[in-house]
Amino acid sequence: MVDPVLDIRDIRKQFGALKASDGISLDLKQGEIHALIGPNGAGKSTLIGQIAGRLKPDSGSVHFLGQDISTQSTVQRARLGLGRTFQVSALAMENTVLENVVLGALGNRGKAFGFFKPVMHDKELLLQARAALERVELIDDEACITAELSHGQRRQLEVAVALTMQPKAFLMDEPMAGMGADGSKKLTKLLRELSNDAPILLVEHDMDAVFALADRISVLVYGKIIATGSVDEIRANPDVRTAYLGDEGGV
Ligand SMILES: Nc1ncnc2c1ncn2[C@@H]1O[C@H](COP(=O)(O)OP(=O)(O)OP(=O)(O)O)[C@@H](O)[C@H]1O
Repeated sequence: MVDPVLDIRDIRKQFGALKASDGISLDLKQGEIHALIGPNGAGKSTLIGQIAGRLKPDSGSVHFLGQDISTQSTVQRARLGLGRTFQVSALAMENTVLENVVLGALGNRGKAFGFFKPVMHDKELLLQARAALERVELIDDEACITAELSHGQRRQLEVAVALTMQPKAFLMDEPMAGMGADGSKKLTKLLRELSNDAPILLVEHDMDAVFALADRISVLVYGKIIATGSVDEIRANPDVRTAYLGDEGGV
């Protein structure tokens, strides 16, 4: 087992004069949820984009399971087991829940759609898809059209799709966004369970979720990590309180 699973070293990315990533180093260890927090515009999405391969850093490297993946494409990274989730738009809204998971699993295998063997009759794919739906508690809704799911259920479905890729690490960009209190609670529980399968790098604005879930928190401000530590350490850190959490004693 390689630890850290993900190792980001001195990532730099500038947009014109703006240093969106100003020498960021962080890692993700087996079994943990590492939350990345910071004010709007701090550079969180830019960093996730560079880890996932959607954006090319100006310099620095990304190592995944001991391998330098800095020059690999998003698809190559996903195939190695870097699971990016909560791209709700990636779901096919007119398809059923089960079809979405089967298509996800199929995409991961890198197979073309079979003309003569309809994929929805592929026993192995169906087994894999149903196991994933079971995990996210959507198995009773497998025949539902995705467009009819609630926002929270779509998030669960995204997780199921990600699970079929057998990820070795998850990148999650604001999973709690748009969720009500009940949905957040359910998703929090699910993410905790998922972290046993693969560690999670979690970008999240919902501080209740972050404090409930994170084993470690890194705080990003103006493209730089100003602190990394446990929930208690981050809550007590005076720089973090001033720069981000607001020093009002209520954190
Ligand atoms: N393609 C781009 N071109 C120019 N500037 C960009 C580009 N992408 C991001 N930026 C700028 O880089 C900075 C970091 O943006 P980013 O979206 O990474 O922040 P963030 O921490 O994810 O913010 P939020 O919490 O609001 O999602 C911002 O000032 C943003 O305006």
